[in-house]
Amino acid sequence: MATLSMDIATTFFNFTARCRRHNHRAPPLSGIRSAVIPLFFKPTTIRTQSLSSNLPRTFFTSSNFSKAYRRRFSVSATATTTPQSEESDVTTKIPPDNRIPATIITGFLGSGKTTLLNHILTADHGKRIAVIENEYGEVDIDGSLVAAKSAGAEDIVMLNNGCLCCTVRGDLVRMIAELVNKKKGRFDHIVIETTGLANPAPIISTFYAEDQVFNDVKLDGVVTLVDAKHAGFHLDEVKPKGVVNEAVEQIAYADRIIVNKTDLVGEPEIATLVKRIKNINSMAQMKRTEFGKVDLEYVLGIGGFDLERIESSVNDEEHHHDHHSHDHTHDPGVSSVSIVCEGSLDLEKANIWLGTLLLERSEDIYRMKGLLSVQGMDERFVFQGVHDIFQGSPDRLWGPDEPRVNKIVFIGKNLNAEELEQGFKACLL
Ligand SMILES: Nc1nc2c(ncn2[C@@H]2O[C@H](COP(=O)(O)OP(=O)(O)OP(=O)(O)O)[C@@H](O)[C@H]2O)c(=O)[nH]1
Repeated sequence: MATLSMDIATTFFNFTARCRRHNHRAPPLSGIRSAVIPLFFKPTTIRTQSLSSNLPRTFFTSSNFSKAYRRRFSVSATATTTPQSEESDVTTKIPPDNRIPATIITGFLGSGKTTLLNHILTADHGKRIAVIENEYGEVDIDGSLVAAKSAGAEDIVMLNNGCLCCTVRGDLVRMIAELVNKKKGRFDHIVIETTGLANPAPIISTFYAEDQVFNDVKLDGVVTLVDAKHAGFHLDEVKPKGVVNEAVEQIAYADRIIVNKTDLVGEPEIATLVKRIKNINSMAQMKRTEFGKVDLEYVLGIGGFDLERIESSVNDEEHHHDHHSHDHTHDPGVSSVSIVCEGSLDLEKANIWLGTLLLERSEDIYRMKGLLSVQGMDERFVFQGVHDIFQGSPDRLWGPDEPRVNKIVFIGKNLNAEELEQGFKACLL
């Protein structure tokens, strides 16, 4: 533990020392960015053959995608070599991210995924949608989707020889690549319906780990259907050690939650379920529905992994936070912890704290989002992460009279709210 912190600190100090040697006045914003981010990573993250060294796969801006993409393997090196001039123009206008958005629809068996998908496909939204449907063990396209196909889906492809999160992940990559290669320009959005038993994590990581996907497609959001009648039972299910509870996981990774089948239960049951869901994931927006009838904007165009939209999700969380206490402080299960705190962070301390946290706990930290005030940095620093995948970037300038309030939300397993808050507060100046 001590050695680890030292390593991180040493890397940081080396970087700043180099800045000085190269006659940089204050470290440029971009330098700060380079210094902050690589240190947050666990050096054993998702890697591909294109990585020649031990670098984690990192991302530095969301909207400046092409640029970020070009240099995403070089920035760790940047932190230990001369800062590059390319890095100095982060405040210039950045090109939009034109990759095709993809939405993952998940939810337990029978929760209403296909019903929602049909609703999406038959609604009048003008979007051309390609569908990837993963029906475990089924041979043909879900009967109910055939009508939807004639009604508007650009393409429906089936993955039916296994579960998307396990055996057919390679198939998903190939299928997305094929869609993009053969039909690019003929659809605007990809919707992926997972099996009811899928764990979203490996599917999410596919969007970052596989170049064939990452180059052309961006993850727009995870939509989770929850069966108002049966969810409680599945959430309660105690699994053998080491086996995840899919119902919990599906809620934990969601950007949008749809509590469906509300016609089958009374208000008290729904209220209890909603409370439980918020305790697991306080960041996601939630709606109650019958037969998956939601506005399409609620499920498409979410930007759940976009750094530009971090603010709205942390603010949503804060709103929830006002209404429930940290009674789950020592909850051994999956829960959300949020930290809202005014002040500016000492960059070095923040590096060590977050870097160490991710090195030690990235398996348990399912998702996190944050908006930080860093000492010496005129912009707000926004970040989001899924386990050891991390994206961060300065965004807009702090307003002259704007209170510098830091906001972080963690969703994960065995989170200790007090410990996290103390760790964070110790990084404040
Ligand atoms: N009463 C009621 N039934 C619903 C509602 N939404 C869906 N259903 C029905 O519930 C059943 C399961 O819905 P699906 O959409 O197939 O659920 P799914 O999540 O795709 O199911 P799997 O593919 O088996 O995981 C179907 O018979 C639907 O018509 C609802 O809000 N209320």
